[in-house]
Amino acid sequence: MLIIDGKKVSIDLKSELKVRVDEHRAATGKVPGLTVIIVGEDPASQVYVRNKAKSCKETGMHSSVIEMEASTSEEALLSKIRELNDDPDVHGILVQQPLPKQIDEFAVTLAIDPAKDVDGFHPENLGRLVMGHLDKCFVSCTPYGILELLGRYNIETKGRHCVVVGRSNIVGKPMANLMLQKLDATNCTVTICHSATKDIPSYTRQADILIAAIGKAGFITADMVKPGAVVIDVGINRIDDPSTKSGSRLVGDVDYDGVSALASAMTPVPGGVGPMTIAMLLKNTLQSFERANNLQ
Ligand SMILES: Nc1nc(=O)c2c([nH]1)NC[C@@H]1CN(c3ccc(C(=O)N[C@@H](CCC(=O)O)C(=O)O)cc3)C=[N+]21
Repeated sequence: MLIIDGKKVSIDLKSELKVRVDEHRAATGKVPGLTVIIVGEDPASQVYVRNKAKSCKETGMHSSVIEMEASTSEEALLSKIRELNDDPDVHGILVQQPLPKQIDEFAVTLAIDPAKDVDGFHPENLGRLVMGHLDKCFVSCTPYGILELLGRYNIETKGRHCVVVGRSNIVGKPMANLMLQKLDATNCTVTICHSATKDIPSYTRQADILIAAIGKAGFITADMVKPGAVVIDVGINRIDDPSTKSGSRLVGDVDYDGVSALASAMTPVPGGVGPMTIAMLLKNTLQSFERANNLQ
């Protein structure tokens, strides 16, 4: 079984991005800038935000983190976003989700200038993706990272059956629509399963490429997978494990031990899709900078 090494590919990709950032700095004196807003003190979110800032520095991009209190009003957050929309040194704006319940996540998504929406969550970006205008949009980072992995590992996709389990706006829906497009590393027949699907295993067993984005540890078991399938695990679930130092460990939505015995290729957790999500965020930020400065 081939382990699809997202950690390694993310390191390669970041060094490729760094070359371009260095060229832009030399030519223009400017570098791409990403601003992340985090509202409240969710410890898991703080880890991701720190990882994003670290990766920005590695590639020579500018990064800043704005921390706002858990009690922040929606209007205060929207006004901060408008300020960043107008700041020419900010090329990417990311508002870490989930947000406290007094804030409407969709209102926040709509407030971000689509040209700076490096998460690819704005309906203008998602709509362009659905319509196949990928050169003019930002593709949501997790699906984009999966596409990059399939491409770099030369996984055959054309005409094959891709089954996506999960229908979120940030992973399942953009992922399924991307796999439907007529591109390299896509061009699949696509099925989406979700919480109301009757008999999910009857679909997943037909998948040549199975993408698990459910949010439940070990949901996809060996009996749900066709021998030889390519299995992409989007899940990030922290489970208790008294045998580890921290008392917990990260697992995906796929039962790795069982499924790896029959899959032809698979992404691990950690070290699979997660690091690619961050690398693609940086790629989108560089893209935004290049568009803003007519460098494409
Ligand atoms: N506006 C917004 N955009 C996001 O892209 C976004 C978000 N909100 N909220 C939270 C989720 C989650 N997410 C992850 C990114 C990287 C890893 C990652 O690098 N994971 C490492 C392990 C990290 C660890 O050890 O905790 C891995 O899988 O190897 C995980 C999760 C981005 N998200």
